[in-house]
Amino acid sequence: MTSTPKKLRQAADAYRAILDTLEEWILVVDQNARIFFMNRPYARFLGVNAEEVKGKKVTDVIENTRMHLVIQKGVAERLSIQKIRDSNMIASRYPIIDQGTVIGAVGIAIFNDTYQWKRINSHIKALMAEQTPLPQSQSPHKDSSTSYYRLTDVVGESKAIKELNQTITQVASGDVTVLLRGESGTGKELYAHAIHHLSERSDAPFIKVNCAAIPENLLESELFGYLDGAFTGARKGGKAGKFQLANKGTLFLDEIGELPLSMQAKLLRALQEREVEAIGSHSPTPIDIRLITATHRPLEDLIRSGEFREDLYYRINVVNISLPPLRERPEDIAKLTEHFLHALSRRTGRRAPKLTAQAMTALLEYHWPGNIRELENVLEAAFFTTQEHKIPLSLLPANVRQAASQDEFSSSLHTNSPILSGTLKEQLDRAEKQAIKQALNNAYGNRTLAAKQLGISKSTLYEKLQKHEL
Ligand SMILES: Nc1ncnc2c1ncn2[C@@H]1O[C@H](COP(=O)(O)OP(=O)(O)OP(=O)(O)O)[C@@H](O)[C@H]1O
Repeated sequence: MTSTPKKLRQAADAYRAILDTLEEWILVVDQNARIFFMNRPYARFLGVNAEEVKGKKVTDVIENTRMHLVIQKGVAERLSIQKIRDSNMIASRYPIIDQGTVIGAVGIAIFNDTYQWKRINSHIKALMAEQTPLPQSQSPHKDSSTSYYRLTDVVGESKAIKELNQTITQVASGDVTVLLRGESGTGKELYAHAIHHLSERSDAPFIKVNCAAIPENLLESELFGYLDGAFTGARKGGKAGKFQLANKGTLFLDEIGELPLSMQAKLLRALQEREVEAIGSHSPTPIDIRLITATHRPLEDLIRSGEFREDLYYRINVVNISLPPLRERPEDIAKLTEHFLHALSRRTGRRAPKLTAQAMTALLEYHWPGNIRELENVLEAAFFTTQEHKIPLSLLPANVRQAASQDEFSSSLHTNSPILSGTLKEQLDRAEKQAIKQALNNAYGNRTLAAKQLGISKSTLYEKLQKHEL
């Protein structure tokens, strides 16, 4: 025996090992449509032995196969759906042609089921958004029927945000109903947009309704619309409701906890029946929407106090995602600050300022009850009140400064405090700085008042603010 068969066997083994490593299912048949090769992942899924099926007719082993047809016709079929063991796989099949003759066919299942296809679709969209961010002029374009935020607009590198982004990408496809929970300003709306953008519905409308902002007597017509002449004062020609506007797309009900009980019953009916009835109409219209809701109030408490229906709660609480408050991820504050200051710079054409070390410390120590929106507002106010390229502590609101000074003060009570150490001049300097900060806090940032309280002139106060970088 020469060594060739051994070499061939080794080569065949190597190829088999490679093909068995792939997650995609691979099948090769000969010109008689008998199985020549099946990789192990495919065999595992079918519950057969890859070696034992060799030589069997493909039609006897695989339901709904089209491999024999590809051999007959000699034409490739790309990305077609094949139902197999209750899964819809997406497969491509190619004839193997040798010198003009079909000698077999190779099939590859690109996606093993439609769910996998949808998940990969969301994943690819997220990757593409990273590669091709919206031009600044377009981001965000606040049109009422499109989603203007993407996952790439989320700033933050904390573990909590990374995990959250992963969850969002996973749930985006597949139409699952999502309930976003989190304190005010934590980004619930931003994430609702991101889910829509990553879903298969991204080309259809994204419609937002703030349940807290619409008076109770208008809610029904806002949500379900009305027909011409449905009531006195109704607009001629009628009006489409948000449900109808969101058809084929996503309906985002913000502040769902604020929905009055009477509307909760109607909403539940619409969700259960998958149809809505405009006011004045007697024939319901079918609707096809993906529902995302958000709340900053614990719905469980509202159920206990009789303000929220338990059956509606179960209907909307399919996947529940909690957004972490900003104080639990202070490591994101610096990045968010930089992001907002750059956004302001782009908006105004002015160079983005930086914060002094004290101002940054105050941002890090503050508790942010209004979360990211509050941070955004604080920075915007500071940005527009100075032309300097450094934002000092004194330009931050009193409550934010207070957090920093309280912290500094409490730490000064400890024995190894820097305030009570060093030369007399250094200690006096620090005490002076502390007194000025306190006076500014008491005067809510008003420098004239603070100077008066300290018994010094305004110009002396300015000198000292500069000296202490406040
Ligand atoms: N991770 C983030 N990165 C960048 N910007 C963010 C982030 N999270 C929120 N924002 C911004 O903060 C502001 C508030 O976010 P959003 O409106 O989504 O919060 P919310 O939880 O829906 O608030 P509310 O409950 O008050 O409606 C928006 O301007 C949004 O763009």
